[in-house]
Amino acid sequence: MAWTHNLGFPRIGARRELKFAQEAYWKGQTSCYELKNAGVKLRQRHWQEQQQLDLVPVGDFSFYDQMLDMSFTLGNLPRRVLALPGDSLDNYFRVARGRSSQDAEEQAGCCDGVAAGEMTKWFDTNYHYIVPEVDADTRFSLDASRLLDQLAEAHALGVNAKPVIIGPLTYLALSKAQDGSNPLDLLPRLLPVYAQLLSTLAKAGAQWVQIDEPILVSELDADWQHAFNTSYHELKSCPIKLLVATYFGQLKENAYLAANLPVAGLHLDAINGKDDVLPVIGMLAEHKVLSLGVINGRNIWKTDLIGLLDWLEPLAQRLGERLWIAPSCSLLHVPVDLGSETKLDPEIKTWLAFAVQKLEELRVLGVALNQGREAVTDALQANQRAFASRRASTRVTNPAVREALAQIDPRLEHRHSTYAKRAARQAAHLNLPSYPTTTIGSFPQTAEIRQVRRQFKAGTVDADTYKQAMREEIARSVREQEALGLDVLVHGEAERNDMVEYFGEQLEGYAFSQFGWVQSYGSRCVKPPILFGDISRPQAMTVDWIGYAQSLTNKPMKGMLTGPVTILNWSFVRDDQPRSESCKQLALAIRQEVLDLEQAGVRVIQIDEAALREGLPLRRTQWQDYLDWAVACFRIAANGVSDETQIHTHMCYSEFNDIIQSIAAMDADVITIETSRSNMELLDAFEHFEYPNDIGPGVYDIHSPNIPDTGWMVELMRKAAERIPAERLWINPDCGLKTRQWDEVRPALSNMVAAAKTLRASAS
Ligand SMILES: CN1c2c(nc(N)[nH]c2=O)NC[C@@H]1CNc1ccc(C(=O)N[C@@H](CCC(=O)N[C@@H](CCC(=O)N[C@@H](CCC(=O)O)C(=O)O)C(=O)O)C(=O)O)cc1
Ligand SMILES: N[C@@H](CCS)C(=O)O
Ligand SMILES: [Zn+2]
Repeated sequence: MAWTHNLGFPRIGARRELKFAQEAYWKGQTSCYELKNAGVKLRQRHWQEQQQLDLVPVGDFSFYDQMLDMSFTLGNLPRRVLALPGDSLDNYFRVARGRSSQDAEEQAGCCDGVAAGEMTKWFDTNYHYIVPEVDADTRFSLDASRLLDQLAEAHALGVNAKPVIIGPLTYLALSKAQDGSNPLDLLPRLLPVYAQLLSTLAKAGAQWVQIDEPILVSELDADWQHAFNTSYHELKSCPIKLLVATYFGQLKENAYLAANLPVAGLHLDAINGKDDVLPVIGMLAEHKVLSLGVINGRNIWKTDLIGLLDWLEPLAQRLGERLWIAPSCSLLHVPVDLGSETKLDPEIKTWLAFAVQKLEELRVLGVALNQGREAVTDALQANQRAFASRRASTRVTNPAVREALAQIDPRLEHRHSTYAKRAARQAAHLNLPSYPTTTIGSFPQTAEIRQVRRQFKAGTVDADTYKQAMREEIARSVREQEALGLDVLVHGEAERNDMVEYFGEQLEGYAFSQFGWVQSYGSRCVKPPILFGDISRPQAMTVDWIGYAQSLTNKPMKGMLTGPVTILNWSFVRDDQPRSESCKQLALAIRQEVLDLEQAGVRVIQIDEAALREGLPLRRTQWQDYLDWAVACFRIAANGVSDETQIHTHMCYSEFNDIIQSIAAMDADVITIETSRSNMELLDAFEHFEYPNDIGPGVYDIHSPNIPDTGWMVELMRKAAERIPAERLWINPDCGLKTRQWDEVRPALSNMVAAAKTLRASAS
């Protein structure tokens, strides 16, 4: 009997119930009790959705983030919150977002200014976790209450619970030492707490624990490999069965290590690491379970169940009861339920599976393996019909796009002149002061903006009314920026629901969902559009809005686009052609938009590539291939313009050391990046590489509600000027301002403009 199980279920809720519960609590509209109760209800519902499985994950639910949960379970709280008052949930949210629910109280002086924990991307996904903070003095102590409570809830409901935790090596590898020490040195202090946790879970009735160690799919040096061995040898005396779960990639050279850990089972990503499967079976001791992640947890396509069974059945024969099947990774990265969608194109809908549907696929597979295909004939036939329909569909291929792709010529990637010549022409044209000021694109997405868009989508507001409302917002943004004295203005992106979905909605070859929400961080979600076919741009996507914004001011207005690599990386993409091919198609579409903006008189165009770095493969050996095509796609999109047109790009991260050559190869005239939190130290890469073009190092951390001080920003820019010639520096925030309020944005930008004036005055 092959068992079916799941690694994690999306916690946000099919209608984003968790988001609304979190935000109501943070606004002080509901109590801690109500928030906790919302959690109980969601968990109950999600366990019910998974009841057909042999083992159901428990502990995958989180009020903010699973890494932060683990930090609390291990008693690893930043010192700055230890003495603060309130419920432990308040401290939890203080670490997550710098504030608890008691905003009013805190603003009145209680806990003002608690720095939020740093957030960063979870492997190569668009999910952000809170980075555990450690130093040489860190001590751990067990708080198993969250897991025990949830386990008790699950048992009360008759759920076959499998607690899920992050493993000790992944926890330490993703931690950041505040004092430059090596987090791995903390292992001897950490392991006893893990041992205690495992024993506690065993006492509470758990038989299996899923212990996630996704760093096993990355290159590990000898210390970490050794640490894996010693750690799991130390934990093997715990009275519970451990399933070590790896996902997101291939084990490759770590396969032997993973297969030989002294644990009861190993989970492999059989989608991204299919080549590991046979070697691992060969290495795995006879008593160990092998869990194969055969349903793709990172995309929304139906699985080819017959093809999969053809591959799985011989393995099931060989492994017998030792074979388990599961999604490749937690389903956190896919939307909840396709059943909620009423507006998706009916043909395309038959090709898709969200979390609930993926678990149904798993059930069907389990029955087919355990009872024979004939026990699920209808389901298998329906699956085959859907597959055949997708393969045969004429909507997937567009001959004109194929032809355009075949015509791509390396010349498309090159500007007419060198950067130095372009810069001189642009300077003459744009007439900007030194230390020019600008913002990254978005201004606050207010409740009014979202409400009118909702009414427009629901049909209760007509297109003209909607357009007028958006124009009023754009006019307001322009007025605010003129009053602030910014130099290069933006239209504010009011009309965009999201920087990727907005473009997906306007491109042929894309479908989009109504409720396909995926958690990005905390309560924030995105609805990745679905790239199903060849991409083309039926008409201009931004020109009207930007043209209108430019008509309201004599200052330069930046055209604002999302770049091809970011659109690709933040979409659900096709699995029937290489990502690089889809990216080239996107690049051609964005190139047309760039040229249309230029034609309309827009002289500064920003092409955001916020997701370029996160698209890097998890293994360094594969980086160059990705960077080569990703940079080429950006260049195709950007480089058709004349010398006078200034191309900006933006990336809201700043660890560029290892990819600086590729960043330079993009050849954008100006790059704006995140640097404020690193005290400009992250500009070192640009300094050492002698990066030749203009840079706008962010001076204002947009994640914080705190208003940055003018003197502080002047200091940051002085530090920047020690590294980069002042004549190539711009002043801007770290990222867009859509999540902030106007009351925060106005004083912050006013201080930023004052900082620019101070710097100009001291330079002259
Ligand atoms: C830069 N970031 C982005 C990433 N990925 C993207 N695809 N886009 C990004 O911008 N990854 C890295 C970071 C992640 N950062 C963020 C920041 C903010 C959000 C966010 O605010 N998300 C919103 C949802 C945005 C959206 O799609 N809005 C829609 C729908 C709005 C809505 O919820 N409407 C309500 C009604 C509201 C009302 O009546 O008042 C409804 O439909 O019920 C829109 O504007 O139309 C969020 O709320 O989570 C995400 C990632
Ligand atoms: N132009 C976008 C970039 C975010 S990374 C914005 O300002 O929101
Ligand atoms: Zn950004």
